[in-house]
Formats: sequence, C-alpha cells, structure tokens
Amino acid sequence: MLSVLGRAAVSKVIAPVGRALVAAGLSPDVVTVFGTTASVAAAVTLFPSGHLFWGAIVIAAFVLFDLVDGAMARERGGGTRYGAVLDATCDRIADGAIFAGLAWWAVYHENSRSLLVATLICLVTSQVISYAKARAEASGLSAEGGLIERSDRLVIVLLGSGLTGLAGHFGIDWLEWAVYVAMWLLAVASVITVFQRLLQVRNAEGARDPLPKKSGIAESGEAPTT
Ligand SMILES: CCCCCCCC/C=C\CCCCCCCC(=O)OC[C@H](COP(=O)(O)O[C@@H]1[C@H](O)[C@H](OP(=O)(O)O)[C@@H](O)[C@H](O)[C@H]1O)OC(=O)CCCCCCC/C=C\CCCCCCCC
Ligand SMILES: Nc1ccn([C@@H]2O[C@H](COP(=O)(O)O)[C@@H](O)[C@H]2O)c(=O)n1
Ligand SMILES: [Mg+2]
Ligand SMILES: [Mg+2]
Repeated sequence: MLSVLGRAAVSKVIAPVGRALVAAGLSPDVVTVFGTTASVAAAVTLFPSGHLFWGAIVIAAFVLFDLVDGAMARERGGGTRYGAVLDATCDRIADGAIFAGLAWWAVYHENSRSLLVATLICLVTSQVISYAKARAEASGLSAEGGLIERSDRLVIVLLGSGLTGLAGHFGIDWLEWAVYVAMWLLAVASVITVFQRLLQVRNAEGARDPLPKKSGIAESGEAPTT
C-alpha cells in the first residue's frame, strides 16, 4: 500500500542521498549489508532489553538504507541481478530479526502468549509473503502487492512498538496496548496477503496447466516423474 502511495515522494528525498554515496565511492551492496547488519543488531539488542521506543527509532533509521541502496543502483545506471537477490535476502533477515526481537520481549517482559502468537504469525507470514512473490517469479508468474508489503509491515510494527515504548516512558496506560493492536492487525492482514498473492498466481493465465514432463532433472528442481 505504502509502496504505491509513498515511493515517488520518498524517491525524491532519497535520490540525492544515493547520488552522494555513489560519488563518495560506495557500492549499493555495501549499503545493503550495512543497513541490514545495523537493523539486526538494533532489533536483537534493544527490543529484548525492553527499549521499545529507542529500538523502533533506531531500526526505522537503519531500514531506510533499503531505499538508499536501490537509489544508488539506479544512479549507477541500474541494479545487478546479484544486488537484487542480496537486497531481497537481507530484507528477510532484517524482518526476521525485528519480529524475533519483539517475540523475545513478549515472552520475557510481557509474559504474553497473545502477543507472542501474533508476533510469530507476523514472523512467518513476513517470509511467506515475499517467498510467494519470488517463487511465482521463478515460475514466470507474478504475485505482487496485496494488503501488506514490506514497507507497510515495517511501519505497523515500528509504530506499534514505538508507541508502547513511549507509553512506558510517560506512564500512559491506554497507549501500552499499541503493540498488541498493531501486531494483531498486522497478523490478520498478513495472512490475508498470503492468500491474495496465491490467488493472483492461481488466476494467472496458464498457472494451472500441468508442467511438461521432462526426461532429466525438471526445471523446478523436482525429480522427474517418468
Ligand atoms: C512514537 C513512535 C515512534 C516510532 C517510530 C517508527 C515509525 C515508523 C515509520 C517509518 C519507518 C520507516 C519504514 C519504512 C522503510 C521502508 C523500507 C522498505 O523496506 O521499503 C520497501 C520497498 C522496497 O523494497 P525492495 O524492493 O528493496 O525489497 C523488496 C521487498 O523486500 C519485497 O518484500 P514484500 O513487499 O514482497 O514483502 C520482496 O518481495 C522483494 O523481493 C524485495 O526486492 O520500498 C518501497 O516500497 C518504497 C516506498 C516506501 C515508502 C516508505 C514510507 C516510509 C515513511 C516514512 C519515511 C520517511 C522518509 C524520510 C527520508 C529521510 C531520509 C534522510
Ligand atoms: N545492493 C543492491 C540493492 C538493490 N539493487 C537494485 O535495486 C532494486 C531495489 O530497489 P529499492 O529501491 O526497492 O530498494 C533491486 O531489485 C535491484 O535491482 C541492487 O542492484 N543492488
Ligand atoms: Mg533496497
Ligand atoms: Mg529491499
């Protein structure tokens, strides 16, 4: 959703940053790896130690590097296939770390099974949503969009965590529920997104045709049936 509404506007701000980093001699791959490493480090230290507000702020700053690497790739005349795989793989690692850090907080600070369940649903679906897209593309199909894409997921989890952290600092009782509301909303919307992407593939032309039998190892990597 945000990728449709926000990409053009954010690109205007990010493009000069990308240009400056390329001019400074940095490569997009370095920025991808740096942003991911820093996001993971923040997620697995600040969230588990109970610093939800600062965790959300610091992670929000570092996940923005995921926009900068693409801007740098475009500045250099276009991305590489390796860069695209590195970018997508690093996104999965960062998303996993953010939800794992929050799950740790849910267990050891909140002792909340409900928040743990919602967070684990988000952890799994965050990977599955993107995997569905990648696997569809490997089959020559497309499974994009849906209710929750990565930018939506990050804004919801970071806003929910940040607000609950803020409530803790200022003793605002009713706001402490923000992370619960955010994670359950995200869990439900993410499950819907998995089905939306599968339906998109199912309804694509030729998607349900039987795969041609091959004599050698099949393109899909499956063992041959004849
Ligand atoms: C008191 C409370 C405090 C709380 C503070 C936190 C609030 C949180 C607010 C903002 C946090 C920023 C989060 C947004 C970061 C977005 C980064 C991002 O991931 O963008 C994703 C997307 C590009 O994706 P990629 O192509 O790089 O990766 C693809 C993605 O992983 C796909 O996953 P899927 O979507 O399918 O699940 C994979 O399938 C695919 O393979 C992979 O390639 O970027 C966009 O979509 C662009 C639009 C993003 C719009 C973001 C809006 C953010 C809002 C505010 C940011 C302000 C910007 C200011 C810039 C200042 C810079 C100096
Ligand atoms: N290390 C990288 C990172 C990204 N790319 C290219 O950018 C695309 C992603 O752009 P975003 O603005 O959405 O981040 C990606 O698909 C690659 O084409 C790259 O080449 N190297
Ligand atoms: Mg990127
Ligand atoms: Mg990315």
